[in-house]
Amino acid sequence: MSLLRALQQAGVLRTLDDALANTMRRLDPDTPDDVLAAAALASLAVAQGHAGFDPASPRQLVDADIAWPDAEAWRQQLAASRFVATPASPIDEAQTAPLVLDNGLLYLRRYREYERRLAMQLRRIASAPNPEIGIEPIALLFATLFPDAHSGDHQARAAALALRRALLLVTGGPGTGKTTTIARLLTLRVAQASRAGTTPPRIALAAPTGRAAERMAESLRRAVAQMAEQGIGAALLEALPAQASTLHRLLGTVPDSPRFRHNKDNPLPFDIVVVDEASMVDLPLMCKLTEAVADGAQLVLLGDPDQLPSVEAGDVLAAILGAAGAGDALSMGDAAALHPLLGDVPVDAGTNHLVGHRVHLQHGWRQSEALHLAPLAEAVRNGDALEALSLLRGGTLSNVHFHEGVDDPLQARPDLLAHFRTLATHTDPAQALRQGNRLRLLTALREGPSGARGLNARIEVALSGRRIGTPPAWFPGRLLLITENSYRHGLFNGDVGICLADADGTPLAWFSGEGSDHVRAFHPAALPAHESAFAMTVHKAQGSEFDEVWLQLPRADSRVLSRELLYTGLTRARSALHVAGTADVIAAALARHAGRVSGLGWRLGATE
Ligand SMILES: Nc1ncnc2c1ncn2[C@@H]1O[C@H](COP(=O)(O)OP(=O)(O)OP(=O)(O)O)[C@@H](O)[C@H]1O
Repeated sequence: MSLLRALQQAGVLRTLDDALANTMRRLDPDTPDDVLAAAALASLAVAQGHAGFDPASPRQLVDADIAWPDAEAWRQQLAASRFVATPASPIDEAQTAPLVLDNGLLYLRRYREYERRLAMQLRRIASAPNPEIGIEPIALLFATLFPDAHSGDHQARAAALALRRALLLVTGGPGTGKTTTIARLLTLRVAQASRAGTTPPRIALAAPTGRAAERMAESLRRAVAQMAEQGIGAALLEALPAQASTLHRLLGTVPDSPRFRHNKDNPLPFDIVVVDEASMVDLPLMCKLTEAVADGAQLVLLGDPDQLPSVEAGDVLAAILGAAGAGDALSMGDAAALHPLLGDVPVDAGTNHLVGHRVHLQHGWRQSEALHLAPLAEAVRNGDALEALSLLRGGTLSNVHFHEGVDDPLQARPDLLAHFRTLATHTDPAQALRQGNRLRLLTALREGPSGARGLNARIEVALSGRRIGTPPAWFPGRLLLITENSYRHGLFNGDVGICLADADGTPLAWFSGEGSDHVRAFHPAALPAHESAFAMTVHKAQGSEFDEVWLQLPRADSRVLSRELLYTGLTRARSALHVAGTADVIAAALARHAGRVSGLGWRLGATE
């Protein structure tokens, strides 16, 4: 049987993947079957979050029992096809062909171009000449903000590096002080301008989702308040932004178009662009963002490299970090120039374009708080199932609870429903939204008995009194999750709202706006695609945090489970975490990585 036929019979291809293969066959009936199958797989790869398809590891995409061609022979067949471009170098534009074979990966042309353009933009931003900085005038302020700078404080290193590097990557787990560092780093940049008598830098803060942007702004406000207590001058602090926006809003969406108002020809009017939760940014968006960063402007990416990669094609942050190295050393030039601020620091003489652009923060500052998550997060990140299970079973981590073998949270914890029920009693939508975000049921899967969809359906029935199977509609206290981007509404995939009547009894759906107490009301019938948000998948919860999280794992192992998924799920909890599942499923998840196929790291590392 032909490979394409086998894939069709196994039911793994989507209509779109099939359509691409069929179009190619119609255009040239002599196209070898293996080329058609590879085209369908390149299309499927994007849907599964990969930038391209690797003929050497088709099992990454397809579980079915299929006799796969030899990878090298397959690649040769692809290279010989008129539908496949084979650019001579990683930064050459591909000739017009629907597919591109580059570095052994087969790409849909558009995604290879996104990768190429992104690599070029990152290099452009990173290679901006080092500004002639006056370190002396800000040395005192630096020492006040970072008293431990000379003892290897990585936060200090990141802030100092921001005085030299136009592209800066600040990474670390939750609570390692990424936002605190940014607040201080921006204060230094403002002080620098002020001491030099120039206008303060124009600063933009952004994140991939509305919720992540709100959290970023909240953390920044907190950090600014701390600096005020430390006696940092109000004039400096007032120059820092108090709000953050979504990346879509920052770039300026154009109705019914994937393009943005700000792009290469109309760059963002900012000198510093800081992007939080960078692990969630997918390849097309990161490409468009970097293209819109003006020449000479600074781009600071913050993120936790151990989190799940973006749902859409990507793993962009991981690839960039791969090219940037471990992040505990500076380049020789930076180490020398910043010596007055930092003292002796490790030096990396690496020649890769991005080495010396990253600082990895390691020290967790939230550990003294109620939830003792760090040892568990560490075990999960390392894929150490024995240690993770022993910590979970030991019950010694404060506010971490293990419900071994439990697969129905609603039965195991009736107070979950009681909490959701109280949401309907609120009259103030801002308060109701805050209360709604206190507790969340997170699931690994969307479908199945322990999936978000089934749990939501049962909660809807319990709360609204409707029969199961009837489509959910408006009822007070219903938490809503937007599932598509609607530029017209200013509502984006992942935004969470709540149904409540206004003072006149009109049924409305409320979402937060810019600013902590600002809410926006929508007519429920006019909302973009949405579903209930009492339970949501870990993927959808990326960028959000909740006081209490119930992380529900499925009864049986699934390809979707990975250590990144568990890590992302459990690090959404602020004060209490419940993990429910079996030891077998946890062990299987921790044995799996959620890595994605990408050529970006290679492209960034390649010399012309
Ligand atoms: N150097 C420091 N000294 C004392 N406390 C600190 C320091 N850095 C951060 N913190 C505190 O640790 C907490 C977490 O900091 P912050 O919000 O900056 O971390 P984050 O990495 O941005 O977290 P998240 O991943 O949740 O966004 C805050 O309460 C902050 O005040």
